[in-house]
Amino acid sequence: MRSPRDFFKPLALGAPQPLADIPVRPSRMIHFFDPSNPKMAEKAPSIASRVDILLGNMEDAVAIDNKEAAREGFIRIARENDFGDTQLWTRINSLDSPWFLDDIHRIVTEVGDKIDVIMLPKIQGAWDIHYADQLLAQLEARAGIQRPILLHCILETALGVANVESIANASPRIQGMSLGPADLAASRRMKTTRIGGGHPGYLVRDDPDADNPEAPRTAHQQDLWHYTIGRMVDACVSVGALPFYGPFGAIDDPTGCEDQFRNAFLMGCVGAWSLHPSQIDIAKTVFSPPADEVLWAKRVLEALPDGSGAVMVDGKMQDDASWKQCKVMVDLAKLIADSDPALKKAYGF
Ligand SMILES: CCC(=O)SCCNC(=O)CCNC(=O)[C@H](O)C(C)(C)COP(=O)(O)OP(=O)(O)OC[C@H]1O[C@@H](n2cnc3c(N)ncnc32)[C@H](O)[C@@H]1OP(=O)(O)O
Ligand SMILES: O=CC(=O)O
Ligand SMILES: [Mg+2]
Repeated sequence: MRSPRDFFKPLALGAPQPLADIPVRPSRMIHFFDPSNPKMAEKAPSIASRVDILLGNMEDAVAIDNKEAAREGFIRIARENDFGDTQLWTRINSLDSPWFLDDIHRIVTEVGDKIDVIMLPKIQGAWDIHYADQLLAQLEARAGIQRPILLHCILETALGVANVESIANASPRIQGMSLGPADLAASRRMKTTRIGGGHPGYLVRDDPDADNPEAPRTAHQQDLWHYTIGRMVDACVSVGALPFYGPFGAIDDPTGCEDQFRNAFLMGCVGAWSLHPSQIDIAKTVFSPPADEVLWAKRVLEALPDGSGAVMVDGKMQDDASWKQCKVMVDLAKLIADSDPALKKAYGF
């Protein structure tokens, strides 16, 4: 393990100083597009104006024959556009793929000053991060980049989940993680064929009625992803990084998508991936705190001005701990209100 004294020192001469704190910016959706697809590439600037994070994807969902076109397309889009407050990310190919080295080298040296975060797929353990961390420092130094590029890991292998805490602690570059339910299901040999979401077979059924054993019994579908999201949230938050839910593949099921996103939001995730323009507003709705909850949280903060003691608000006891919960809600609302006038009004700021 690296000495704690060295943790925030650059890993290459001339590389920028690592950040002590991960920047917290509106991050309700990471919108994926394929830069090798001319229609999607053309829409990038208009989509950027609707999303918190725009991500040019090079990995899965980009056909092998289009890998180089995706890389070139992304570099061109990054060079030609200034997306203002919208973060620009890329998901490069995995460390063991034939494209990784060119992806990271070309992107960092040619448009490294335009991107905020590189998403790394199929991260298995801290050793993957140590490799990418050092390589990035060398490339940043070569390109004269002033601001460190951050890393976002996809949690999508059984080994990655087993090592989630050490991955989170591996580098000050760790900006956050996303759950990758599709690759994770395959890696774990789960018997599902869906991308995220629930499964009608994963359920708990009420006991039989003792007086009427033949009566129909209600079954309750369970959340397949609860355990992994819980581990990911704790691993991320314990190092000041941000957890995200990943993809929901049923574009034709906005209700299921909203439910999956909301479970993640309630458990502590800050955002989710949007794969199709129709999922952008779902993420925006779910990951912006509801106005009634924000108004309530503001009342609790007002009732305990210094955040200590115990009082009743509308029949409910409030103390230091519920004050902190309310502060989380109000701080998020303020962050989002800064860039959303309609929500600013609804939140009463
Ligand atoms: C599961 C594991 C993972 O790794 S998930 C992450 C990787 N997957 C992706 O990035 C998928 C990204 N999305 C897509 O490729 C497409 O949305 C898919 C799902 C194939 C659907 O495309 P398509 O059949 O064209 O949809 P559509 O006809 O409803 O599209 C309407 C117009 O919108 C466009 N569009 C579509 N998706 C995006 C997008 N992600 N970003 C920007 N624009 C998008 C389409 O090109 C289409 O445009 P137009 O109206 O024809 O001009
Ligand atoms: O990359 C995402 C996944 O679900 O796999
Ligand atoms: Mg994946």
